[in-house]
Amino acid sequence: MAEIVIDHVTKRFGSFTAVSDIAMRFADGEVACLLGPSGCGKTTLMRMLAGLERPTSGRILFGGRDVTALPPRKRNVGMVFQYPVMYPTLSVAENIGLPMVHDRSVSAAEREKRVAEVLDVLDMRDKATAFIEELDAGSRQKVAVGRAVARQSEIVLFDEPTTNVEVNAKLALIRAFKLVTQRLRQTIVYVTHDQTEAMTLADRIALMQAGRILQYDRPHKLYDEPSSEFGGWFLGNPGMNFVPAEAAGGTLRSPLLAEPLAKPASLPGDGKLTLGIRPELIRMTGAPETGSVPAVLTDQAIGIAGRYLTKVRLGEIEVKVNTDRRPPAALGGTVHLTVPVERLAIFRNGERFSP
Ligand SMILES: Nc1ncnc2c1ncn2[C@@H]1O[C@H](COP(=O)(O)OP(=O)(O)OP(=O)(O)O)[C@@H](O)[C@H]1O
Repeated sequence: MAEIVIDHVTKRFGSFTAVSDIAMRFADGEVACLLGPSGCGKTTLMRMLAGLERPTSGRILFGGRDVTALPPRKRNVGMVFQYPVMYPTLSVAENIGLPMVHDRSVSAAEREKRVAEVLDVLDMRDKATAFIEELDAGSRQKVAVGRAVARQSEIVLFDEPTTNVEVNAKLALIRAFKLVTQRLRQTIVYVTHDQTEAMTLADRIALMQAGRILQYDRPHKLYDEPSSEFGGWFLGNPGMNFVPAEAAGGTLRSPLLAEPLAKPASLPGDGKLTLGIRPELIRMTGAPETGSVPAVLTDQAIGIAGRYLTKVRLGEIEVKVNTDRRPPAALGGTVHLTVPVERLAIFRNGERFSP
């Protein structure tokens, strides 16, 4: 069992707080992705898990064992970073088996078995005897992934391992990674700033901003029900639309709504709110429909893979719309927008209200 517990961990560099009082658990056998924009503290948190950086305060526990003061080699974790160290004079199989060579608990036969298994899952059997320098960047990273998982440490840490890999090799690497982790059920923490990668790989995503974890959830939950405006904006391509709204006298009014909505009974107080809606949930028609509001088409639609991405104006407000057919009007023409009210997110001061 190797649950990871981060117990109120803070890391300061001088007066700057890079990681701010993070308290959370990564479940045993799950792939957790740390996702967030540059500078949010992902790498710093990861380096503390690896033992390369000591928390200013707080504790880190692996499977109930307090590892806060232990150096990396005593933590029994596998690691893959952006530029893994490979031994060019050793073969692929030797590189994968290397961390087990000095481990007395692993016999030579067992080591061979594990290396063969990993080569199999990575679909690299035919490369077993090749030297590292004969491989492209993507295959080298596959070897690094294989090396980190083959020793079967309970925890494996990955810090942006696909950064230097070109796009096709990256997909192959992600596929291989997913197969390996499903097979071996290790606890994985994976840092990325690439949301597609996180959505593809993670059992759960920890969304970070400014040294904090804003939300830790299943990928689809994070996408469908972001707990903050930041989450709605950061996830999605493009992100969520935000439209002002006003709560007064038991109703909610917004330029996005043809009729005022009944304010949810549990939403306290009146005043300014923000409504969030994903671009792909908005219906755009040429003629008015029940509940639709008129808007002006302000952008040429960009067609990508059968979807059309465009922008419209609702008075002063710009709204992104992502539909499966071309906009029903020319640039500058009028379209009509209908939103599924049950899918609207309500935010107050950046935080989502959940009934
Ligand atoms: N050794 C250090 N000394 C001072 N500041 C640091 C140090 N390491 C990191 N920081 C700062 O802490 C903040 C978080 O950095 P970190 O590398 O953890 O972010 P990140 O989310 O991994 O970003 P990126 O994706 O760009 O690597 C940044 O503002 C960075 O400048």
